[in-house]
Amino acid sequence: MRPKLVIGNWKMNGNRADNAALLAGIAAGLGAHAAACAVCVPAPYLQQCEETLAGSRIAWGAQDVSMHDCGAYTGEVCARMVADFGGRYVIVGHSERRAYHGESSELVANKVLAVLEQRMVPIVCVGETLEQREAGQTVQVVGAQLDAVLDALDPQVLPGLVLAYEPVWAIGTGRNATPDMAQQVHAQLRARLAARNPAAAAVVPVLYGGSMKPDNAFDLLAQPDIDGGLIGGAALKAPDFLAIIAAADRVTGGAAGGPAGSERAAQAA
Ligand SMILES: O=C[C@H](O)COP(=O)(O)O
Repeated sequence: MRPKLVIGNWKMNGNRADNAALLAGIAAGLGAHAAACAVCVPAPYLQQCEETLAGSRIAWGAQDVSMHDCGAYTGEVCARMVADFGGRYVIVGHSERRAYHGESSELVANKVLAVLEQRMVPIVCVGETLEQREAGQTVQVVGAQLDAVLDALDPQVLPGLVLAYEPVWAIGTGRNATPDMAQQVHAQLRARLAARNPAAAAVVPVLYGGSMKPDNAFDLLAQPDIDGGLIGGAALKAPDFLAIIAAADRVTGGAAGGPAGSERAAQAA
């Protein structure tokens, strides 16, 4: 069983005072928990994360980056800036970016390249809408979203990815995919990855996101291809986030979590 990874996506929430309380609550409750964890925060709070979390077991990162390196792109944040504040992870291709900002799979692929260039870990999000699921198009939709990224990458770098399956209809709705439904999609994503690089498929964490909460986390995380969670609403309350981490620990029996594949490789080198 792969180590579990639990990542909070704060989305556009927070302020300095609330963040401080939330991070302190997570740090205080983390104790001996073994699953790896991280928070992906709004860019203005990356510095607060670096100041608060450096040296802790909680990693941090961003929710999006520009596909461009730094330069004349007003309003954008480049991967180099996230790295400058010690960010380890960047969420890329979240469905809210795809839906509200018109991000294509090709743009997502270029953002993944930008994140890897800075030696950070992209969390590549894929997921189908309710309409697509009901039309029986789930495999085709998430497969095409993933392939657009895989097509842009040298297979050698694939161990450095994290994937996240986030059915759009489950995000923020309180209606999670059942463990069986999620497991099926996760297995398909892993098989697609294996077709490009079997070694990567063995180590890349495939996270589930979409109304993961303390009361459903264990059953989801117990699935063989669900390696963790990308948590929205429940990541904004320390007790809920910690309860999901604890559920991950119960699944693994407390086996230590760790960094994504590329980082393991770098550390071993
Ligand atoms: O990135 C996180 C997902 O969008 C899940 O959000 P949620 O846990 O609030 O449903």
